[in-house]
Amino acid sequence: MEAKSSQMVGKTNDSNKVGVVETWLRKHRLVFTGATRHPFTLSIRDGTVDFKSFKKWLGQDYIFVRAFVPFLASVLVKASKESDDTSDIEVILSGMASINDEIAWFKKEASRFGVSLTSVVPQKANVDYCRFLESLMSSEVEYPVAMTAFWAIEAVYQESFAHCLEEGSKTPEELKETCQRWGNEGFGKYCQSLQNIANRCLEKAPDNLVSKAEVVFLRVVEHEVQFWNMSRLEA
Ligand SMILES: Cc1ncc(CO)c(N)n1
Repeated sequence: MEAKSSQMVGKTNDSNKVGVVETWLRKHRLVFTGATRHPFTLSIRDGTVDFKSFKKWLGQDYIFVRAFVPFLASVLVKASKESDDTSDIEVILSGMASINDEIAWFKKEASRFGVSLTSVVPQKANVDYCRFLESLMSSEVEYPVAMTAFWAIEAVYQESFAHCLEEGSKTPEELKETCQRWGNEGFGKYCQSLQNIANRCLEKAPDNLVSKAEVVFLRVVEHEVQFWNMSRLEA
């Protein structure tokens, strides 16, 4: 049993249909967990979160989400040119629709928590992350690579916030809506669709592109950790 499972790790696209993304998640499990079980979201889950930290995250994330819109648009353009499956466009479009909702939600939530979105100054980690997004918008970045980033960005939030809603979590009532936004079942299915698209594209991609996408995945995870770190008040 032991030998068999370790054998499987080395295989990518075998008959068990283990996707490329799953092999990365196994290989980089600890790194990924660093982003999805970060002290900030764990503090939401255990109810010890400082609301000042939450407000700081809220203001910064609004800026990030606005920068995420043109990135999504760039993925949509790549899909329309490079994808062999028309349903990709529909999944990306549903992501754009949810971002539209998200922007309205940020405004509502910010006013509820007394955060002025117009006066938020983007912190270094945010600027760096937005710059990284911008680099991925270039037409020279291939669709499978951009799709990998898109999936990873959404997956970190989905896993982080779903954990705050699991049985036994002590998430404060005021923050449950935030956790629901990314931790709900529908968002989970959407992330799974993104992962399926990424897997399909990567299966057909040459090795050098797969390696490039793996590096992009790791960079997303690093940026996400830095982003959560911003919620620290001394930062
Ligand atoms: C930093 C960051 N990563 C991912 C998401 C998910 O959309 C978000 N809103 N913000």
